[in-house]
Amino acid sequence: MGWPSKLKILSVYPRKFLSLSLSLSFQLLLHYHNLSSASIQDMGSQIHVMFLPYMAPGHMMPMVDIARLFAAQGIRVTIITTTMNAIGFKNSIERDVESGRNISLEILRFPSAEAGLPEGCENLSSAPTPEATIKLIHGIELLEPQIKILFRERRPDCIASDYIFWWTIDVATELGIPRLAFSGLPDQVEITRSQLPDLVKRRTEFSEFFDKLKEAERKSFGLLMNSFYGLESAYSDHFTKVTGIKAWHLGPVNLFRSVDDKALGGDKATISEQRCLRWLDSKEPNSVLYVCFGSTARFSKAQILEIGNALEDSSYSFIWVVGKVLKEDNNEDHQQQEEWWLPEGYEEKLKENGKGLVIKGWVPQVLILHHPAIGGFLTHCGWNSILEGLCAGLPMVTWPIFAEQFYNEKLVTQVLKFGEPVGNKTWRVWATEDSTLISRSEIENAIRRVMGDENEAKEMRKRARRLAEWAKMAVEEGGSSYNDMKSLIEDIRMFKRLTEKTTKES
Ligand SMILES: O=c1ccn([C@@H]2O[C@H](COP(=O)(O)OP(=O)(O)O[C@H]3O[C@H](CO)[C@@H](O)[C@H](O)[C@H]3O)[C@@H](O)[C@H]2O)c(=O)[nH]1
Repeated sequence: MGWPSKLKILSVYPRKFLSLSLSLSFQLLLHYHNLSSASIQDMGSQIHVMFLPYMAPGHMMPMVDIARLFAAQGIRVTIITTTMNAIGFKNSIERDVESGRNISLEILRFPSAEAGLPEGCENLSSAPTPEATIKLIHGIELLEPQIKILFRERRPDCIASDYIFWWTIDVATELGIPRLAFSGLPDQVEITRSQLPDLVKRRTEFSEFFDKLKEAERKSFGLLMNSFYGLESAYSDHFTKVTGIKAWHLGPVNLFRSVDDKALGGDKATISEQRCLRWLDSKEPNSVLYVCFGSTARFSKAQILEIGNALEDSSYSFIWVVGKVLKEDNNEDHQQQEEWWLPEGYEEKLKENGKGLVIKGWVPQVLILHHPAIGGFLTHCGWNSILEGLCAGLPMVTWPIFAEQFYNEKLVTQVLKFGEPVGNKTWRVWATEDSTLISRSEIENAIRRVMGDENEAKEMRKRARRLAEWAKMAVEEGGSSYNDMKSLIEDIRMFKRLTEKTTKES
């Protein structure tokens, strides 16, 4: 039977959370040993958790936040990464160490030459071409044996890895320790077939890989989410009911960053930081739209032209973090190249009229979002961007491009109702295809619906501010995320204690 053109979806989808897989029946052991909470407290300091983030900003940054959060709870933490990736957050880690936290980096050499990449290209956001992206993914795969050896040598009490590293479940099982991994949750939203990620829509060459991810998750004992319970309680309850898996909501983890950490957002941001903030200082409160499509999205020149014109025609000032476009004239190797591209004279015009700032490259997004001049966020609906915008209390113009971003959009526009979608083309998928071109008037209309003075816009702004307050309450002492963190750590400590006891007794 074919798919209906529109369907109600209530399914599990990939989102950022960690799943904790335990090879022993924890609940049974707990019952058997009947430990008091006082004895759990004693277990603390000797716990060692090794984190393995994936080499893409949307994956790496929240995972480093979570690792630092663990360290703040007195856990010994090691983060495994590579030379260039470490540069993005090593200053934050140094600050943590200075303040007495037990956190360190394990820095591996990235196999650039082996993967056929230029030196220094170690993160998906720095791959200069689609071909380089594939090589980079291969390079990351080449690290697997080295990382496995590291785990075996260090023998941590728990492995926390990005869900993409499905094979960490094997090492964790071998070592008899819990494994944490990233994954996601459901609600009832309207979505079209074309908006479903390829992995869900049809069996692709990735299917086998996807099955491995699911299998690793199926063995999971619990989930750790970069979210807070009040934000998506229906999703969370449904997931637990359907899968029987426990979930801990620890986020939004960006709220744990200090001002210095926000400014960093990767060291690439420092160059644009002063420029953006100085420019924003000259603007009225809530008057500027921040436009960013995450770390990996690419548009066609035609689409960039439409966005550029829409921003120029709208009544609002803007900061636009413009992504690269695919070059039309490929080189001799027929490899697709990428380049920065803007309509001729565009930047000069903006410099003259002061209406907008275009950044080619990386900005300190979290810091910008919290600037009082920012009044709205045009986003591709990457989960980190949604959470960061929400924490800054900003209404959103939503423009999902791929992966689970369409689900995230529905959460914002249909469930929480603090955003408006760009265009009404429910069939749009990859924005690089000309057939999915969104016109300047559609973009401008959506911006007006969010930034304007209509009652709907005011309501959206109110809802966004309320959500920001809830997020803050969740991570404060006694809040739901705060309590979940405590309970998770108790569970890991308990697991260690029980495993040791069981080993001694047998
Ligand atoms: O100039 C920039 C651009 C981005 N960011 C940060 O980069 C991260 C981007 O993450 P996200 O918004 O999640 O977008 P992607 O990088 O596109 O994330 C990928 O990973 C996400 C988490 O799994 C998924 O939700 C997305 O669909 C997937 O594209 C955010 O923390 C931003 O603050 C900056 O700091 N400066």
